[in-house]
Amino acid sequence: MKTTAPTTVGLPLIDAGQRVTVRVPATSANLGPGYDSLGLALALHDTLTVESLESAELVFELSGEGADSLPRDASHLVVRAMEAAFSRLGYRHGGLRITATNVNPHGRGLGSSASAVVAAVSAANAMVPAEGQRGRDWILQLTSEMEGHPDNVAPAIFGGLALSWQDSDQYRSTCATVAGSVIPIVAVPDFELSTEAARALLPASVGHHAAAMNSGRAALLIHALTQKPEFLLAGTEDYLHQSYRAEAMRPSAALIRALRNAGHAAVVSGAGPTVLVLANGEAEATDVLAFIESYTTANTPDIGWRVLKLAVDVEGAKVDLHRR
Ligand SMILES: Nc1ncnc2c1ncn2[C@@H]1O[C@H](COP(=O)(O)OP(=O)(O)O)[C@@H](O)[C@H]1O
Ligand SMILES: N[C@@H](CCOP(=O)(O)O)C(=O)O
Repeated sequence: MKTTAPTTVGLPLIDAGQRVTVRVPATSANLGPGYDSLGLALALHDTLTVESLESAELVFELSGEGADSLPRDASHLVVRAMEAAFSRLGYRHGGLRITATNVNPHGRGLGSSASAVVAAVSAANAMVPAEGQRGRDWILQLTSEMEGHPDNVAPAIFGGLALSWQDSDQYRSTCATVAGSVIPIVAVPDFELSTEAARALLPASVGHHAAAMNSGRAALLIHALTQKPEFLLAGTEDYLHQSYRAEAMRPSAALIRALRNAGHAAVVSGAGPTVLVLANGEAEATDVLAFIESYTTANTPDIGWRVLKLAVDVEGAKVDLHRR
């Protein structure tokens, strides 16, 4: 499908005939107590290819997740993010061909919107002349502003375990190395919950006791993820968001409770409703897969769950540029 692309009159045009491919990981944010600050990149990748056109058109070739429902016009998230990036870099495009192969499920808490904006901003940045291109910290800043929080975009950009924070209006992030025995497993239910709706369920403030308890667990979680995975169950206890959101994802909340009662470090992935389990080693991963299978068969027969044993992505967004 083709529609006419809007233009930003006055800014120099990027060269037509460029083609950029960005491969970007899914991400799981929060990891329990790391609300809006911790995120893990997962080896589940969307691929976006963008070509700059001579003609003022937007051309879409979408496949996989969202192919039947995403808009094919200037309101598409990739186009909006690219236009914001071009404009901040001081350029505009003539027209674009967007080819997206999406694997990351939408509205499930695996950072699909963050992956889309990271891919889009990375592609735009690669298409402007070399002297105008910016580094990954600039991409972090713009994409965090777009998402409103840095915890998904940071691991999508840098890979691995990202620890992010905000200094006034500046977003920052640093990476830690995840212990080799940690295996992320996700159980993705067949219903969606938008991040916006899940954020609206949170209270405006929490008590000092909850904040103090959460600080302790967030500190422990970093130690558990990087050096002492035997503390993952204790380190993934959250006091800031999961209980407030449980009503919007009852089957996920019940599965998390059952997994934790059985000793597994289960949390809400991002804003949900996907369940993330951080297993310590292959033997626990096998137990977790069997537990989820038998629990969901017995307790949530009407819900379809896609269960994936994944790896940590350590590369982050990978950008390839081909100039004509
Ligand atoms: N690859 C994509 N291309 C275009 N839009 C996308 C893409 N991925 C996600 N989106 C948009 O973002 C929405 C999901 O974002 P959000 O509610 O934050 O959930 P998630 O946890 O999946 O990021 C989708 O419904 C869609 O509108
Ligand atoms: N910290 C955010 C994370 C949202 O992640 P998503 O994958 O659900 O978009 C939140 O908890 O709202």
